Amino acid sequence: MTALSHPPTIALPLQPDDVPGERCPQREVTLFRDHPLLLDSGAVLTNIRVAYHTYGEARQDATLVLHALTGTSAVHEWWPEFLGAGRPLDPTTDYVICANVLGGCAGTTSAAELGDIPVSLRDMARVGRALLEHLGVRRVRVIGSSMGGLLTYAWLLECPDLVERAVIIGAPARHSPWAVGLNTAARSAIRAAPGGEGLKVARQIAMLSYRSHQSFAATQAGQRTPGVPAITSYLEYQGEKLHARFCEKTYVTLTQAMDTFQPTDADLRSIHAPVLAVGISSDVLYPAAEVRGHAALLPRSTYWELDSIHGHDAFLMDAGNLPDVVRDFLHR
Ligand SMILES: CC(=O)SCCNC(=O)CCNC(=O)[C@H](O)C(C)(C)COP(=O)(O)OP(=O)(O)OC[C@H]1O[C@@H](n2cnc3c(N)ncnc32)[C@H](O)[C@@H]1OP(=O)(O)O
Ligand SMILES: N[C@@H](CCO)C(=O)O
Repeated sequence: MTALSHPPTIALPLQPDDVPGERCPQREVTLFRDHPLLLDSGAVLTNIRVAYHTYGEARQDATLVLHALTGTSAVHEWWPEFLGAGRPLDPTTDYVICANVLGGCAGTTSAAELGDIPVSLRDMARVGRALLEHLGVRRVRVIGSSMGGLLTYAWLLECPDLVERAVIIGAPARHSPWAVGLNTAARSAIRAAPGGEGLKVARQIAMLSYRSHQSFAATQAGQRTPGVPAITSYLEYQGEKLHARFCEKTYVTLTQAMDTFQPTDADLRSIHAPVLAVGISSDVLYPAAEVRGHAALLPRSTYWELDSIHGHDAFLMDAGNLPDVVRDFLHR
């Protein structure tokens, strides 16, 4: 019989908890100081830093927002149609929380700090649970879009005792070969050209999956610079923009976390919280039929479809009636 050896605990360096003084401050707290976190990979971590935003007065019940791949906890910057008085995330009546994910590059312990330790979506949910405990929150309504939607499924499976109801926007329960393939090509670009150029190409590949044929026909026909197709300069610009605000190690870590999250149909049938799943009519990354099909496996799901020509990113740029539909479901 072989003896099980315990992996060494990796103590990340402690940093002071930080509460800056701006209007929507990003806060930081160090969790798992005394009790380490066992990751799905078998690695054991202490001193995990979590950077997060809150909106509204602290309460024991809250709404937890889970951000997309390159999003951040600053919901007020990327989802203004959803945050505000009378909107689905209403700080005048609700306590709204959003945390930057483990392995990201926006303040929470980053992929660069983790070295080669992989992170799973369930690990991210476990870190989120610890943050809720720190904030004194006992029940949450969860809303996530894109990667945040996959992460919402992870929360429903990992923390069923905490989740009262959930909204999943533009996300399946698990990645298809198509979605894994797109991420594989993006990671190959990063590995082939480390140091930034690969990340720019990864973003170009991803942008083609975030929009649609019709969207680009409407917005990127012709040329902006003589002799250069508009779509070419557009993709190059989007690559530069991501390079300026993101980190290639995080891109690899988070896309791997998404690709390896593969709950079974039986897992999905075990989810008992009410769920609103939202498909996007022109989404080529996560086709609406796939979003609908996975949601149909949940015992208590409702499906709604956002009609937009703008593809996957429509939840960020062409939300239509979605805020009303989400508000009615979250606060039913
Ligand atoms: C507001 C923030 O800070 S968001 C930061 C955090 N991000 C998130 O949380 C979510 C992820 N965000 C995203 O994926 C994106 O920001 C989206 C989907 C919300 C919107 O993307 P955007 O790049 O702002 O919009 P869009 O695709 O229309 O591109 C517009 C930009 O491309 C430029 N552009 C448009 N067409 C072309 C072209 N043919 N050639 C060159 N540049 C072009 C525009 O001038 C504009 O430039 P700007 O960003 O400097 O103003
Ligand atoms: N465009 C969004 C959604 C991607 O899933 C992002 O960059 O995070």
